[in-house]
Amino acid sequence: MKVVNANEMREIDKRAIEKYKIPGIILMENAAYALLEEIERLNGKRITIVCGTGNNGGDGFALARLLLIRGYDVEVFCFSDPEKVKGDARINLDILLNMGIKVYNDLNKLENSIRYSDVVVDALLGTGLSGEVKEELKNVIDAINKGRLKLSVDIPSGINSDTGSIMGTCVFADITVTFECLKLGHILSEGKEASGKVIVKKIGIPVSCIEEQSVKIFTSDKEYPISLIKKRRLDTNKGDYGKVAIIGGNYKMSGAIILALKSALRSGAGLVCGVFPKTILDRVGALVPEAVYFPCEEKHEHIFLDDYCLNILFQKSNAIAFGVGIGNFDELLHPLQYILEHYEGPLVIDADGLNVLSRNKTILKSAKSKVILTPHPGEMSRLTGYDIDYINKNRINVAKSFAKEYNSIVLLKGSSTVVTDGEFIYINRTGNPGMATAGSGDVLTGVLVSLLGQGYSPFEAAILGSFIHGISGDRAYQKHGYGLTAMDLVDNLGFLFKKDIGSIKLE
Ligand SMILES: NC(=O)C1=CN([C@@H]2O[C@H](COP(=O)(O)OP(=O)(O)OC[C@H]3O[C@@H](n4cnc5c(N)ncnc54)[C@H](O)[C@@H]3O)[C@@H](O)[C@H]2O)[C@@H](O)CC1
Ligand SMILES: [K+]
Repeated sequence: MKVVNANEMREIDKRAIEKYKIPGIILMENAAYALLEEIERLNGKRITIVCGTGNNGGDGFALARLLLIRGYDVEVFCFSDPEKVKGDARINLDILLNMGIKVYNDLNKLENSIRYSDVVVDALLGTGLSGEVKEELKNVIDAINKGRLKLSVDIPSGINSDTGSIMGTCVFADITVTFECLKLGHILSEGKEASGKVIVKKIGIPVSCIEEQSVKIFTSDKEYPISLIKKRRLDTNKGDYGKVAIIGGNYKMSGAIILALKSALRSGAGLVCGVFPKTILDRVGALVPEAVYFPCEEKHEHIFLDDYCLNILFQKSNAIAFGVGIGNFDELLHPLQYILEHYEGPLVIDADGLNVLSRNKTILKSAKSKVILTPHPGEMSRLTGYDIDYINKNRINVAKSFAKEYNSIVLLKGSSTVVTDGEFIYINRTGNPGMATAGSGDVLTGVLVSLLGQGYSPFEAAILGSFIHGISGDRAYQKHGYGLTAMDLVDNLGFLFKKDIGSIKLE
């Protein structure tokens, strides 16, 4: 599903209006019907509607009329001078006034109305918000937030449609009904929480208007990226599903490689090889008997990898992951550089692998094949030199420009993981805060290298991997809540890898 910013949505609306000659008032009427349909599902009779002076408010005025005609008990509020309401919104306001409906602008009355209403409709500010919410609307937003059930029109008032940031204050909606396309603000940053359940409705814009907009950002829907999952033939053997190697582990962090190995197996890899220091062989062997091992010497608390043993590994593996629990040592830069310069298969660099890479990121430029990098904001900060706050506020651009400059796939972790190949951007929406737990990233690495081994392209693997990782987290959450652990994620990874994949229903 495509995700647009406010400007792209304006362009799409404009195309429908100017090129296809669809009057804006028809789009507004359709938007009101789309809202009506959702309100009718909620089984409430008393509805408070708070309108602004732009087209978002216009949607609210039109909705008020449709509800009144159907016998709902509706009270309408607008806290700005009605003279400021122009265009299509003005037409809808005038119709209401002509019907003898009062539009109130009294805050006490609003608070009282909300106290007794079943649903509060927030039609105050939409994609036209600019800058911080003005002081005079802050109390109005506070009042809306006291509502029993809050439905935001298009986007919660106060959320920046392009970044998801709260612009001073915002409505925290239970439901947001948006039109034609998801906006970035629904899925990024604070906007994800403020939007509640987001419902995307058609309002009569021809599909070609959206197609003509070259949108480069997309997210999951009911079919995607599940549709990427390959079906298995009945007549197959383990050789068909990849031979993957995971390089990592030291005696202080044996858990990381254990989790990654188990995850690679649970996400379908045919053969999984653990490459780690000999000192942890007994531990890994006891806990992951299904893997094969390539135990190496240990020097100064980390794995010792010479070019000779790496060459052997290259011949045995069709995908490699480097970094889980390996430790951050200068001496590991050489093996990482050697892998980048000589290994022709796809590669995942994660965790301490990224910290090692930060010592000289230019080695990425000599990579023989595509590399997936999976930084969290702290690791991204070490890689780019930007501070974490800047990265969090500019997740898409930071990830995209790094991926472009280093010809790699960047999977920037966080709520709403961003995956990019330097041109297109996938924003992941699965997962939950319970996944902020030790070992969660090691599980993702195992999934990614497993998918690479099974022949998914690096960009597909990163998209599907982040999606599956989140789904496993959501399933683990249902059982363990925020007490979920990384091993619970591993246990839930197999869910989507099924024969009847098409019949799996996700919310
Ligand atoms: N043809 C279209 O363009 C359609 C637009 N639709 C609706 O129109 C909305 C966009 O309409 P507009 O572009 O008129 O913009 P909005 O209605 O989102 O906001 C503009 C209004 O907000 C005020 N405002 C802006 N920043 C503010 C701030 N920081 N503090 C307080 N007030 C502020 C402006 O003075 C103006 O009155 C969409 O979100 C959607 O709900 C729908 O009716 C469908 C069709
Ligand atoms: K709104």
